[in-house]
This record gives sequence, C-alpha cells and structure tokens, in this order.
Amino acid sequence: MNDMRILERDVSANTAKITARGVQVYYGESHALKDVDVDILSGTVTAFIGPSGCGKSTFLRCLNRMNDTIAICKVKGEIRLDGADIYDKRVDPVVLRAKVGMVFQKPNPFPKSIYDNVAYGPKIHGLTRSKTDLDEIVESSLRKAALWNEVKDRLHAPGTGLSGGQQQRLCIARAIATSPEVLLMDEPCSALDPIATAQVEELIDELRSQFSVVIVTHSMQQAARVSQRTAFFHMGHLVEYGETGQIFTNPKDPRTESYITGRIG
Ligand SMILES: Nc1ncnc2c1ncn2[C@@H]1O[C@H](COP(=O)(O)OP(=O)(O)OP(=O)(O)O)[C@@H](O)[C@H]1O
Repeated sequence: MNDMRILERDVSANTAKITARGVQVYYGESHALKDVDVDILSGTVTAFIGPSGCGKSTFLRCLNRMNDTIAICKVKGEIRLDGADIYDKRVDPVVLRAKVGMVFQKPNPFPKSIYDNVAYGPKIHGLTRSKTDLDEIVESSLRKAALWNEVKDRLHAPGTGLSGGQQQRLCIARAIATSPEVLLMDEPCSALDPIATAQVEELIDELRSQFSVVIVTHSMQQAARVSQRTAFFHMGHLVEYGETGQIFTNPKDPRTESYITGRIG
C-alpha cells in the first residue's frame, strides 16, 4: 500500500448527514445485507469497499431508494437524512433522488443534447423560473463537473457524442444540477481510462466541500486517494467503518486486513 496517498484530513467535526440503523435487505428469500449501522458524515467522501457481491451497491442504492425499483427487493431498518426517515410513506422517492443524486458505473447520458442532459432535472423539479436561470444552472453544473471548457461551444451537440470520461463528467453535472446534498457514485471510474479517472477523482475531492459523497469502488488505491472514511463490507455485513488511514494501515478486524492485503477478494 506504499503507493497510496492516504488523506488524513480531520473530518471528526463533521456531523452525520445520513444515519442508517439495523438495515436489512432481502432479494426474495436471499438476505443480502445484514444489520448495517452507519453514519455518513457531511463534507466527507466515504468509500464502500469489499469483495464482489458483498452488498456495497445494494447498500448504496438504499440511500436514495433506488432499490424501490427492484420488485423483489425489500429494505428493513431505518435510514435518515438530516434526521428525517427517507422510507416514510410521505417521502416522494423522485424528490429524494434529487437530494441524494446518483452517478452510475457506466456513463449513461440521456439521448439529448449536452445542455438538455443537465437542464432536465432542474426543469422537472421546477427549480428555475426563467431561461436565464436555467442557463446559469447548466453552466455552473458543467463548471463544477470540470467539463464547461470542453463543451461550452457545443452545448447543443448530443451528450452521447462525448468521450467516455466526458460523458461521466456530464452525468456528474446532471446529478449536481438539482443541488443535491449527497452524491452517490457506484464505481464511477470503472469504465474510464487513467486520465479520465484522475479527472473524476480530482472532481470528487472538490465536490465534497458542497456535498457528502459516497463512492463504491473496487480499487483500494482509489478509496485511499479520494475518501476520508471507509466502510468495508463482507458477505452482507458492514465489518469495519472508520477513518480511511486507519482502515488501510491499522484495520481492527482480521477480515478487513485480509481484504486490504489481498488475501480475500
Ligand atoms: N437485482 C437483484 N436481484 C437479486 N439479487 C441481487 C440483485 N442485486 C444484487 N443482488 C444480490 O445481492 C448481493 C449483493 O450484491 P451487490 O451488487 O450489492 O454487491 P456488490 O458488493 O456491489 O458487488 P460488486 O462489487 O460485484 O458490484 C449479491 O449476492 C447479489 O447477487
């Protein structure tokens, strides 16, 4: 792990943005997540790591109710955003997902122009009163996603015509256009080359000043580079959660140690 630049920034003063207690997830009869308790801090990048099938993406999807879209999936327990139960019957999942945005593994821009990809969310959520407002949101979201300079002269070209790395930054711009409070990223760099990966990682670090970011990653180097907190999942259990430097240099649980030293995975 010598090549990893472990960020030792103090995030201990940050407050809990999301609290999860006793979260269980079932796909039909299969018990995929077992009794997960975690506090996701504000202003912090939290990495979810662990071997394939351990439940990282399942738990990530619990945080903005994306699992609601899977018919056989049942979520039990409690997840609160700023103290409010996100599974309360009165919560509209579409509104929740504007507050807790998501970026997926494969860049998935809509078959629309670059401008319309970013404008879509603010339009459907009625966040703008005029075309000028919308133009401003599109520009500022593309700037925050570090894409503005590359696309400002072709905003009406199709989003699908961009390179993979640009498409992923477009998806990040689209997710942040609704001013979310939390950004969930499910292996956002897995389809990107090293240069695009570095750009997205740099962006993640900048974004955490405005959002809590939660990232699922298979790359321990990436977790160490971008996150301040790391959660290690194994066979549906959240085995260990703590400050990233501690998890990678001084894990408490032998399963975490085996994973980070490459003995399980
Ligand atoms: N839509 C689904 N229907 C049924 N079972 C599912 C579904 N999605 C995930 N699972 C199961 O839930 C468990 C956890 O899967 P999940 O995708 O959350 O793991 P993961 O840690 O994100 O894996 P990976 O790193 O391979 O993406 C696995 O056993 C998986 O087969």
